[in-house]
Amino acid sequence: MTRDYSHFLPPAGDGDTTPSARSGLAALGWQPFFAQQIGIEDLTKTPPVRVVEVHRNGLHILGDGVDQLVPPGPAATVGDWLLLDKDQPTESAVLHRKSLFKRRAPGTDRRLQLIAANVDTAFIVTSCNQDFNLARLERYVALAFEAEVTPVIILTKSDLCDDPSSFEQAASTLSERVLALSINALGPEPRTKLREWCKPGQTIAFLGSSGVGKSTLVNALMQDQRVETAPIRQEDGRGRHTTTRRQLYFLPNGCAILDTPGMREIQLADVQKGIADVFDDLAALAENCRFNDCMHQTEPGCAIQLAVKNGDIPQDRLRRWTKLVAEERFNATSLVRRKSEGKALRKTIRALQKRNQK
Ligand SMILES: Nc1nc2c(ncn2[C@@H]2O[C@H](COP(=O)(O)OP(=O)(O)OP(=O)(O)O)[C@@H](O)[C@H]2O)c(=O)[nH]1
Ligand SMILES: [Zn+2]
Repeated sequence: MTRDYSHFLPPAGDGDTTPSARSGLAALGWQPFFAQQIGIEDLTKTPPVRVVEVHRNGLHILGDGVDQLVPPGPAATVGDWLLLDKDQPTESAVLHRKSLFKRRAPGTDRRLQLIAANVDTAFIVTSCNQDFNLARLERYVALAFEAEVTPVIILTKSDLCDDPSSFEQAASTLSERVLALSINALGPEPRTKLREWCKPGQTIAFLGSSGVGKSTLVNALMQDQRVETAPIRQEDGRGRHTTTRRQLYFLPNGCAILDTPGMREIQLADVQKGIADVFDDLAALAENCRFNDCMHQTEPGCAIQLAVKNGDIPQDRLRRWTKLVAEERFNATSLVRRKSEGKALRKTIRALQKRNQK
């Protein structure tokens, strides 16, 4: 069966336009979604600018003829669009976001931290080797769905593997809505295989464990310019690796890459919707369970257990779902409750897993 992947791709745009032919804003990732939020007069009075870097002492913004630092004030993160208030920059309004990665701060108050805004595509990177782990991929995909970002699974090191298609196949069982493709990140493949998502005006991000090839992919996309040649640098002139934590930089063709280590630390807090999206087949089945509060364990009339029994749903998949849901609930609870629930949760997960294994 040939799958139709066209709906995975971003809308066809002016992909062949060279950066120089695009207006300053378009080259920064300005899209109709943002344009429709403002009036013509706003464009001159409060010009749109994009946050390309978050510093301790403010936000580095770029716009049409704008390149400056806004002191801390706007509740914004890298990737955000602001309407720049020239007189009082700290009062600049933040435009509604197309997407947002966020996480709960570690520590006692567990505040919500904004990680990255307005990413169009999240490349979830793993390799055709022992790094491949469906449960981990599911987490990343749930995070992307929650953030309203399109996930694409990239399986690197296809050149070191006898049968990359088996990895592709395994990854595509994860969700009907996610495309998985294997790639040799060292060769020319990144530029051809990822082209659809890396068009000018698009913003992409890479997620995945250490060593899976994220930097290699970025460098392949950068062509001759290394990552270090990113146009935005701090005054001390050192490269991004030593000085910055969250940064948006641009491929030669004008596609923006959002690079933030914070993404790797995102936990599964507040991602009910994302999990439901990854497991939408199970959620749909659950509608047919006899009891509204069915836990899909031993209840009579459980549609999910029936599907597992009939071989329609792999037992493993049900187990991963149960675990993710439990973990998400756990992360979403307050710290005070967390402490007492920690033990109980581990017990519950163990009990559920045991039962599911039967
Ligand atoms: N043969 C082969 N090697 C690869 C491929 N992708 C990455 N590598 C190698 O794997 C190693 C790790 O790649 P990186 O790009 O540094 O991995 P990363 O995900 O950026 O790792 P962190 O920076 O630690 O997060 C490097 O030695 C790469 O050359 C691939 O597709 N094929
Ligand atoms: Zn059930």
